[in-house]
Amino acid sequence: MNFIEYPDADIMMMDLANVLAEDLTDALHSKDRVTFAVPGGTTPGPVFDALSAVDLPWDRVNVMLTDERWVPEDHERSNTALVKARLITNRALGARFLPFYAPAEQPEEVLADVEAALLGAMPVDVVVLGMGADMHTASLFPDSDGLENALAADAPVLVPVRKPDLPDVRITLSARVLDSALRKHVLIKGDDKKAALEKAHGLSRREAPIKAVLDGADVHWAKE
Ligand SMILES: O=C1O[C@H](COP(=O)(O)O)[C@@H](O)[C@H](O)[C@H]1O
Repeated sequence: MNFIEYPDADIMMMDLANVLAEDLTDALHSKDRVTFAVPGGTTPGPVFDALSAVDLPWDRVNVMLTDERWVPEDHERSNTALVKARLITNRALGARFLPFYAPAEQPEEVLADVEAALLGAMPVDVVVLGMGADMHTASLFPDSDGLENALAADAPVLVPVRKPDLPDVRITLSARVLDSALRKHVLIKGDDKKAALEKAHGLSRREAPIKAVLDGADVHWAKE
């Protein structure tokens, strides 16, 4: 893991957008289409804004989330809504979005079809991950139902995850898929997340799922 500290979050977001543009450009030199996986949540919006303004051959880029809440796109907690509003817009409008959510009460009802639509977009070339202060990344939550399956060496591409204190069922790329991305970036902000990352080093992947993706990752951090 390579820890990069920035003077402030604005600089971090701009710098990371530039790095991602370079990573995507590099990947596009050797492949017709590349796959870019991005987090939802409250942190990555400014990176999406900056990256969507970059002139890239976006029509050759697949965009998918690292994880999604099992809610339709017009729901306030939809990660898809964030990505469509802030990343797949402006110059990036031509990127192809690969959804994890499909209309069904529970993910298991449609999982096989959703996963089949992703297989041609594997492996992930470039991934950005977030992390919560509880050391979860994507929707790999400590003590969640589904975590064991999501951490397995032979895990499927997508795994449903449930936890009593989460308002929605989650669907997440498995640790195997996230960790095997060619370029990995973790984007975090604040002292609480820095402390959580330090704590994670002494814990197991079950206790601190972020550990499952840290090998070879660049961790981008700003205090505020
Ligand atoms: O639930 C989620 O949380 C993480 C971290 O989100 P943040 O709001 O603390 O930045 C995020 O990376 C993940 O995609 C999201 O679904």
